[in-house]
Amino acid sequence: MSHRLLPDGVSAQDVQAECLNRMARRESTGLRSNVLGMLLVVVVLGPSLPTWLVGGFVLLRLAVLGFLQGLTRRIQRIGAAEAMAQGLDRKMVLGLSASGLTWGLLAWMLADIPRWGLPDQLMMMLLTVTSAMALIVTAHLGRGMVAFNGGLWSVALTRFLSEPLATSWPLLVSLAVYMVVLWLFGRQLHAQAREAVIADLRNRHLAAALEDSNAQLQQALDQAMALATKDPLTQVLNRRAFLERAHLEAAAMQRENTTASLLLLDLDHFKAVNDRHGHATGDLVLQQACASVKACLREVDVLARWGGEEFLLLLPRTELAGALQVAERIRTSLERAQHPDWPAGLALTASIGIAPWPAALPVEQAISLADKALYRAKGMGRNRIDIWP
Ligand SMILES: Nc1nc2c(ncn2[C@@H]2O[C@H](COP(=O)(O)OP(=O)(O)OP(=O)(O)O)[C@@H](O)[C@H]2O)c(=O)[nH]1
Repeated sequence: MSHRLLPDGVSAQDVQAECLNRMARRESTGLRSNVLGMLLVVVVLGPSLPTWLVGGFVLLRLAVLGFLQGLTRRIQRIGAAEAMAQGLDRKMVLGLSASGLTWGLLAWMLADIPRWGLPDQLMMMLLTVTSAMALIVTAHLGRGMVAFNGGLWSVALTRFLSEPLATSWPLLVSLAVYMVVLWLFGRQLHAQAREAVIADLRNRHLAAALEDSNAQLQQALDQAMALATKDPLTQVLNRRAFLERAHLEAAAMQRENTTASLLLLDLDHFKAVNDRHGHATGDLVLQQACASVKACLREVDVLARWGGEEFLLLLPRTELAGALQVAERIRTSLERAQHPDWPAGLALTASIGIAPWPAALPVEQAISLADKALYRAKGMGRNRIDIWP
């Protein structure tokens, strides 16, 4: 089984660790039934066997149980992979073999109660039931299965071999046959348990890979969306996104029966900035000028880069008087703008054209009116505001 090819993303160590993990989980849930079983032993065997024998057995069983419980808690606390690295799986096998041995001893004690008769048959019955149940509990740990059954049946073997062969041979033969059946059944159970673990690990791996590729896809989608809607230099909306937004705004304006204003802003003599200080500085100035403009706006206002050094602003629910105030705020803020990383002597001003935008007017026409106002502002000497008409 262990030589079978494992699916992608699942290593043999992962499988072993998960098997140990499940074995530990199963073992830890058996505590209550084990304690109940011991109580039963005390009640049933107490009156028939010497107290020291019953007491000794209970102590022995408690010691084995304590060992196994401590071990499973530790495995669950530090994780199965670390537990394997610390060799706790070998200790688990050891504990299981001790546990099998105690069950074997119990069977021997039961068989020796004189008034119950049928000594060996009773013993065999208890052993077969115990070993079959143990296979189910230890199905994930192949060596654990062998260890438990080894401990369990070694007691029976010792007993039968100590009797004359002439009387014990039928039991020895049936024991040998049962061992073979047990072996085959155990192998099958172990293979099934391991298959289930591999399938779970593969699913876990696939789910993680899927989550990963989903995250990558989402990231690519976000990037594509940003590329499609934002100007890469200033990170404000591009032309296309502005027009889309303006059409949405027009619908809202119609519903609410309000008017907006459009501002077209153009930095003055920007060519000179590039020529004097270089294109890289020009880019930096553009970014910072854009940030200064943005700082003068409300959340609901829309800012877009309309061309090289030209920006378009949409102020929803704003009449011309309000638009003029905003434009003046922007103009003075740019005029006063000084950034530590700008070269000395760099002065920045902007001209702004304003046009009213009633809902009934197509946005393209309102933009062209703002453009006309801007043209007039430029013509009148720049660093000023003009309102259309
Ligand atoms: N650094 C940089 N410069 C840009 C960018 N886009 C446009 N420009 C420059 O902006 C300048 C615009 O120059 P013009 O259209 O002549 O206008 P201007 O010099 O600003 O003069 P007026 O608008 O008439 O005041 C050109 O030199 C463009 O190269 C950009 O993304 N980065």
